[in-house]
Amino acid sequence: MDRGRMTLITSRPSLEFVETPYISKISEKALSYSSCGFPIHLSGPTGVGKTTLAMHVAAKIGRPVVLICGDHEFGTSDLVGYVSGYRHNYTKDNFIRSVVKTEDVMTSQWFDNRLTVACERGLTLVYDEFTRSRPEANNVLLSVLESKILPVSGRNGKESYVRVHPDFRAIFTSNPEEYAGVYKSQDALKDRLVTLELSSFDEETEVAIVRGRVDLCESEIVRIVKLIRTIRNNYSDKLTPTVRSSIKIAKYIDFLDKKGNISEDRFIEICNDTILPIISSKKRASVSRLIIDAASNIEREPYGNVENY
Ligand SMILES: Nc1ncnc2c1ncn2[C@@H]1O[C@H](COP(=O)(O)OP(=O)(O)OP(=O)(O)O)[C@@H](O)[C@H]1O
Repeated sequence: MDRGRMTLITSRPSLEFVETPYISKISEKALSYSSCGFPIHLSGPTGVGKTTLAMHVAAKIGRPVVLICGDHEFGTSDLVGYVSGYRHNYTKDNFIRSVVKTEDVMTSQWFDNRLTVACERGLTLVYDEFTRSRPEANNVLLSVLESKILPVSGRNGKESYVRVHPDFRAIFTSNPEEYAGVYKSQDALKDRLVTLELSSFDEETEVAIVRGRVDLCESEIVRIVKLIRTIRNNYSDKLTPTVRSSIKIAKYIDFLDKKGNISEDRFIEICNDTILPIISSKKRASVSRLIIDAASNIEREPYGNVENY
């Protein structure tokens, strides 16, 4: 984001958002905790829908949203604000010729950053992947969440405080601590949050998410999702490949042929390109076999001009 400019998001529930019983249950719980005034924390591995759910809950809260994405370079000023320059005011008054009056004033220009704006105006803060910021940068959240006071040093050239607006809400997301580029969050911050742990979607939800993105026939979508889920459950310790892989494969097949009538070889090639790079080298042979099996089990309509692809 440009220093000195800020975009607030007027969030509306997305039409693409899929609500299956699994999603409704967790989204209602999150909304309920948030409505009660608790800061909520959606935690879980990559691709389990944390950010999407955070934005959905924020939209349901109905206030404008301030989005912050965690960054290891952040300091307190990236959340709270900073002195963005100085204004120099020089006045020379020579109205009476024999008297010259001058005034030279230098004032600092303060820029409120996103946390300050959200706290002061009672907006909803979505702090995505907050553990990608160093814990020191996030320390300021402790008093915001506990005492409802945000210390702002340097505003108007002095130490001051912002009283947190009663409508202020906060939604955090994070990946597990063992992920690359993620800091261990301070216990004091975690202790202030209501953490909801997200895991892989159930099959119904995953199929519904893919269905919402492509125009493929249902059996093709189910086949792709089942393949991805089998690999995830048996050949990965990080819950990958995620639903993103199902979406990518389905979208590309949709792009090539709306009916999914691509050749077995083509299907294998697309799956290999999408899945194998995220599988450890020890397990690639087994995953390749699964992909070949999935391709050969396809119940297809008679091929059209498959050779064209
Ligand atoms: N309820 C939903 N409805 C529709 N699409 C969804 C839903 N939940 C997740 N998705 C889709 O699934 C994919 C992964 O979701 P999302 O980016 O929210 O996951 P994440 O847990 O935040 O991942 P990461 O940790 O990698 O940022 C995205 O393509 C997203 O659009």
